[in-house]
Amino acid sequence: MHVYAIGLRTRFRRITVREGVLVRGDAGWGEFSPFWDYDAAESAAWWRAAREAADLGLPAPVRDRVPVNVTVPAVGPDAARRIVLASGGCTTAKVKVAEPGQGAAEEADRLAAVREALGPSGAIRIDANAGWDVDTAVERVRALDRAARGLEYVEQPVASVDDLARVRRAVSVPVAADESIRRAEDPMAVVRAGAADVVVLKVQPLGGVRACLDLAEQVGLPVVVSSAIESSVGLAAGVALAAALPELPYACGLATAQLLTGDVTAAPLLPVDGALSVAAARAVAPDPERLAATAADPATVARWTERVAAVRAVAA
Ligand SMILES: O=C(O)CCC(=O)C1=CC=C[C@@H](O)[C@@H]1C(=O)O
Ligand SMILES: [Mg+2]
Repeated sequence: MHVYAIGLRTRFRRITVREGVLVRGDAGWGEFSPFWDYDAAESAAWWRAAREAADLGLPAPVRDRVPVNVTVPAVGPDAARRIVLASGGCTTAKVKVAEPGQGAAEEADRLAAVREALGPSGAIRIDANAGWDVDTAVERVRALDRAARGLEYVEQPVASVDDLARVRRAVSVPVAADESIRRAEDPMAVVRAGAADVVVLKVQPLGGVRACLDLAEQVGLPVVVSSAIESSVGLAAGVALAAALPELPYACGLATAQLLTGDVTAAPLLPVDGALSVAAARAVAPDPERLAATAADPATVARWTERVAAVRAVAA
């Protein structure tokens, strides 16, 4: 077991350092990196995902490349433009909105800058991480749709499934469900309520690639596979899911290696011509030099060792 700590280029989800554990099994490497706001019970799914990759390996692909979006954190317009232009050819951008302390004008400026950098044919989606109430969401989605000159969809504008359905009825922009799937007791509630046009699936919080393939089949809506801001080992499992889905109509949120200042491999999973190579993902393996360079300090290692023990106790 290896504990890594890697800096983020920009604060994301209120964190500046990403930490996690890599485990090795007969089939390869797996990643366990729940954010610290996931308790032991919630983290059990993340552990199953790590063990799946390490012990069973990942299912066979049906495609050889996975188109990805560039992820634009809640930064100013100049930084947003730079991030899009340095994205490795991504023609879809996902822009964070509803950042505490920021207002409508900052969001509109960010969206306008992203549109300028992407050009008229690019696709722009926004993610509010449940940061709005229904009225604010309806107002902001309409305004940002104008600022962006067209939004592909809005991800998790509000927290509850009922509110998501309300927003979906009120705006013409399609709605994607993320937290309502990944942190829900019953992911099918979104479908029953007609609350989303698209679902975002993340391998670790949903318990592995096979669990996500089953869920995708049950849900029956278009799927966007997204990362949990992982090292390339975790990203590789996301690519395996995206590569195994029968249909993949949207770009996936798996270009997040570019948000980190380092990686556990000398060949990080970065987009070329706006897509990740499935063969490259299947070949990801940490190398000793990068493992040493990203190794967490002893106190962090101790915290993760304790956490893994607690999660294994729950998972058993
Ligand atoms: O989808 C992407 O472009 C990147 C991944 C991403 O945005 C996220 C990863 C992990 C935690 C989340 O706060 C965030 C999300 O909400 O989708
Ligand atoms: Mg999201």
